[in-house]
Amino acid sequence: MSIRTLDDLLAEGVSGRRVLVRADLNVPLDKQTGAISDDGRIRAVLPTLGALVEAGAKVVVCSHLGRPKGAPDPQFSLRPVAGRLGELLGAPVHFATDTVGDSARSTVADLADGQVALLENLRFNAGETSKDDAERGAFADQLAGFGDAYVDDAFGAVHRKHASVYDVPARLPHVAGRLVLREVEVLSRLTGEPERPYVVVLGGSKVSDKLAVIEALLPTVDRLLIGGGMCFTFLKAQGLEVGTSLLEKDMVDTCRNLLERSGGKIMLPVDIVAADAFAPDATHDTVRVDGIPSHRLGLDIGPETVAGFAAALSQAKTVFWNGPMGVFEMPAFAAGTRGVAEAITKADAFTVVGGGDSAAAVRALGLDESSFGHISTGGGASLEYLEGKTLPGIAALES
Ligand SMILES: Nc1ncnc2c1ncn2[C@@H]1O[C@H](COP(=O)(O)OP(=O)(O)O)[C@@H](O)[C@H]1O
Ligand SMILES: O=C(OP(=O)(O)O)[C@H](O)COP(=O)(O)O
Repeated sequence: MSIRTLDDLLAEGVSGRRVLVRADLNVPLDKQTGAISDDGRIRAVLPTLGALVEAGAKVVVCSHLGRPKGAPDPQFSLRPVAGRLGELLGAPVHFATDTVGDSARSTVADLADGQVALLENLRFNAGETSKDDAERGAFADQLAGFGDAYVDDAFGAVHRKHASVYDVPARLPHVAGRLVLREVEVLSRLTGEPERPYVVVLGGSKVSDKLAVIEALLPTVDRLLIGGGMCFTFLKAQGLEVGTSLLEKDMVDTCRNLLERSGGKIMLPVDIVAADAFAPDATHDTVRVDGIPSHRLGLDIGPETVAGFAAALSQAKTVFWNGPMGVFEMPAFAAGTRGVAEAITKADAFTVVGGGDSAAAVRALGLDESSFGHISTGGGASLEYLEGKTLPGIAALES
């Protein structure tokens, strides 16, 4: 990989230069209060931002948060993130209330050397995620106008062909930040010859994103343990009823096909915690997978499943885990994620956790982060990297 790095840029000297940094500050927010519930992704970019501040750059940070639909949406404002970033950096972060408008222009123009600005959510602009090259390009032109150089430190978004990730580096001298480099370095250990057995654990809620990944990973892995929201599409493919659980109907046939071709590598839950509502205080019971009541939804894997997954993990020499096993944010449905996470920490293996929510789960459950080999900030990004796909954000840095 011939990618220029932050150190190359620092060696050229950045004092007084405007450096546009794409970060992934897509942090989980508390559904009730809107407060940041885990600041891991903000902390993860501090090494890059700190180095630029110290070198006297005018640092312009941009990021997405959530999935707003190309227009401003207050619930996805990055303002709280600017506050937290300022606390962690120990200096105020100047917040622009738009991304490329008047506020952004004046905020960037007023920056002194060594100061940091954060632009409002990139996805408040349709150009950021547009499939139309010209529309994305026009937005990228505006963004690129805020920098003399570009640093990509948004590992969690390198799999997105979005303006800030893919098109801006074509317009500015570009380098990889410290986080992107470290992530690629660690994950490349899993794409070469991973020590076997190699066990991958998948869960979470971004079902269709991850089903595609399973296809690519099947030949490489020894076991694939599936829990979380995605297991119900597989259970349905086995002919079971899943009540009102998360279900990707269009993917049932794909799952059936995957199961048929998996050579027994795929392990699915045998029991499920089924609740009468998606709520912390919902009435719930553990049921067998062939007994999920029609009016209930599965919000966690059951204890027998945890025991089976733990047994498979105890044999592993390499483990990659993406996606919580249940709705761990609600204590009643956190046991599956906790059980699997603890089993991973006990395995005598090189262990990697990937994904914003999976990393947040590790911290929320009070698990010792140092008992994992690596905690990646990107879920989809790390999965696509493991698939061996060319990631748009990485390709853009190489060119
Ligand atoms: N059975 C389930 N039903 C609905 N949502 C679930 C279920 N299991 C897990 N989740 C949710 O999945 C979310 C994380 O999914 P995802 O974004 O795919 O993970 P990551 O960010 O680690 O890649 C969590 O907020 C969790 O509550
Ligand atoms: O949270 C993210 O991905 P992840 O949930 O796969 O870790 C990244 O910020 C990318 O967000 P996106 O999946 O809305 O493009």
